[in-house]
Amino acid sequence: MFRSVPNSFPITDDTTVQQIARQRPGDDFLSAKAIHKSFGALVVLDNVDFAMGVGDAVGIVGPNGAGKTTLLSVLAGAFPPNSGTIFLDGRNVTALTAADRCKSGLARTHQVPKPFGGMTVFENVYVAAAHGELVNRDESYGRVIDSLTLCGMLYVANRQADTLGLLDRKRLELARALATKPKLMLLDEIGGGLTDGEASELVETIRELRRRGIGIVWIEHIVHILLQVADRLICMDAGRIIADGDPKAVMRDEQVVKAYLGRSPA
Ligand SMILES: Nc1ncnc2c1ncn2[C@@H]1O[C@H](COP(=O)(O)OP(=O)(O)OP(=O)(O)O)[C@@H](O)[C@H]1O
Repeated sequence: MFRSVPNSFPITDDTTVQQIARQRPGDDFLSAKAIHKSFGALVVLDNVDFAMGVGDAVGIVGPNGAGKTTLLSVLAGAFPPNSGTIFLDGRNVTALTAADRCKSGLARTHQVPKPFGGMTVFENVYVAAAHGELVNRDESYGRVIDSLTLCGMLYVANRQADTLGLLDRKRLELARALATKPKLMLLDEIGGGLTDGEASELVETIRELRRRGIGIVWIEHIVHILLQVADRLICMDAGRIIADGDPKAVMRDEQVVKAYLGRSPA
């Protein structure tokens, strides 16, 4: 059983964003403790702690190279951390593969969509449905239809994936992740490369995911789009979380303005 986690926290002048994050109550659906990740001599994640409740919507921002995608990859199980522990739904999953974590309700989309190009949209989503939580064929089929409908892709279900434009490729990423019946989706720059109008369409889909109770962790450079969904914002810089809390407060945070926006606060 999970306790719900409040969506926002009051900010007072003398309370820092970091302090608010430490006060966050509730049981965690996903938590990572003391995560360290290096590529050779390059330290990319430096003692990162992260936790969220089921149904939360967490945005992640930060300058290029801050370690955002690496954090998502470590959470998803794409590769292991050098040290640290990851818990999913109360279970230590640090040594589990991405496929096993997916079966426990954790799905991930990639910055650059990677569909099976020679397969149709339907087939791509079916493969995902069949590889998520164990299901029979009829249920997988139903999930594919539901995912394609929600992501506005039913009309291109029989198109070969490598003929799709960027927006449809992004939608297909979402549909494939959704078909695994996730409790939590990790989205990596799903709005990247899209026009504002196209990104807004995706926002509507992501909002529907939230209405279904699916938790969201979303890395995005298009901040105003992200803020339409996120009720908590994290800013990373140089492998560390430098601010975590109410989105508006995080965007005003002195360290964030300096690191992410490249100037001192007004
Ligand atoms: N597989 C890898 N091997 C070596 N270095 C890597 C690898 N993956 C990432 N890096 C390096 O780790 C650092 C952090 O990369 P990461 O992609 O996590 O940053 P990011 O915050 O997501 O950046 P962006 O916003 O540009 O996507 C960068 O310096 C990157 O070059």
